[in-house]
Amino acid sequence: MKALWVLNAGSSSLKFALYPVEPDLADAPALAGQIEGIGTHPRLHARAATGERFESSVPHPAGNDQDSHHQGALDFLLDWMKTHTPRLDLIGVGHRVVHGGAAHSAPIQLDAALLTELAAFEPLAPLHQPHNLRAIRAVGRIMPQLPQVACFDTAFHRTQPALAQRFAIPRALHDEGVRRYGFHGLSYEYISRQLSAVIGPERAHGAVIVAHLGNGASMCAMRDGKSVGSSMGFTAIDGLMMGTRSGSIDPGVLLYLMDQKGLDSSALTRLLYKESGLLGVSGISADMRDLLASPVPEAREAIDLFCYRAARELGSLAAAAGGCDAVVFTGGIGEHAAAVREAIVAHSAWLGLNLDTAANAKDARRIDQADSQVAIAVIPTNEEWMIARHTLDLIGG
Ligand SMILES: Nc1ncnc2c1ncn2[C@@H]1O[C@H](COP(=O)(O)OP(=O)(O)O)[C@@H](O)[C@H]1O
Ligand SMILES: CC(=O)OP(=O)(O)O
Ligand SMILES: [Mg+2]
Repeated sequence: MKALWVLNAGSSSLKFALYPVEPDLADAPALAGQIEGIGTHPRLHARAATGERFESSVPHPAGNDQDSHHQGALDFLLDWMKTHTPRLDLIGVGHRVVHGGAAHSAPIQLDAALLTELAAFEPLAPLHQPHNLRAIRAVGRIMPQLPQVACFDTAFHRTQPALAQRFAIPRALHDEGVRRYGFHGLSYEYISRQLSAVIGPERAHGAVIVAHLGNGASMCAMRDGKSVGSSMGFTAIDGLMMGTRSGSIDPGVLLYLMDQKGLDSSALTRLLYKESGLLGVSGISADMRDLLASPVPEAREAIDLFCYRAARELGSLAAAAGGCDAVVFTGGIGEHAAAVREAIVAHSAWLGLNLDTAANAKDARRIDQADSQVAIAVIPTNEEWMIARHTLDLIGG
């Protein structure tokens, strides 16, 4: 079987999918899964198109640092793939690479020079970029002849107007790259391609706000299916409250923590990326499912703040899009947490959103009332398929 392999390396997970390409790219993968819990209790789960399920613990690496944990998971996965897909004719590997900087507005085939260029963005996406590049190098070592393609989270946002990409800081900093990039672009691109079918072509060409609410969460304002604004900026901390990330925060808080509390950059990084968000406010968990099931008031407050912040951002992005013809929910929370969607829509009633609560409770595709001025939809995202599509388009069948 001719196939493409997709790797999406995150902060604590390594997702993978195998897409048959005979004759063209299949809609569904032949095999897909992930190693979760990297750094704590790594386990591999996978599911084949035949229905067969796989589960395996991943041995702990020799070293105890983040790098060793991620390298260990990757080595295990590459070995596992070799034994579970022996008769495979791999024609290429597509990777999610979170940061492509200002220059890359499209996917690109990898080579040594590009890897060096992309390594310069590691400090801008410390939870993602180093792991993305490690996966590329590891595949390159084992299968040096195999074409590899980088698909950037930032690329979809390069259509944004110049103002949407600028901070109000001295020009020289903008010129050296301190600007708004935006992320989750592969997810938004996938959603953009589904819009017509779900909300109709007229609205799909209008002003659409897409909320990607997962462990990392952001929103994108689209006009004619293209990004015109995003809640995430220079890094993937900005904007919405997330599982463990703060989202937007008064920069004065950071100055206060540095000057008065003596926090240095690594302490601030830990605070803002790993100890804030749903976890920090609830004191219980970063996982929305745990919080929805908890009777503790702090869990309730964390969910309320998540929804309030999302609604504030939605209003801001409606201004960027010049209106709001449709709102689309996606990502683990956006696709499955009806109570969260309901609260965000309730805060946004002033924009003309009117929820069909019965459809919402069922995670239906369309969840707006017939008389709602604004269409409201739930569309499952598929970053892996989008990566496979780009990879095949670049390397050819
Ligand atoms: N049935 C569900 N109800 C509520 N939240 C859910 C449900 N399923 C998943 N989630 C939430 O989705 C989030 C993970 O989203 P996901 O998009 O899978 O994350 P990642 O960014 O790691 O890809 C978690 O907060 C999880 O609790
Ligand atoms: C960019 C980002 O936040 O990605 P994720 O949701 O995978 O953490
Ligand atoms: Mg994600």
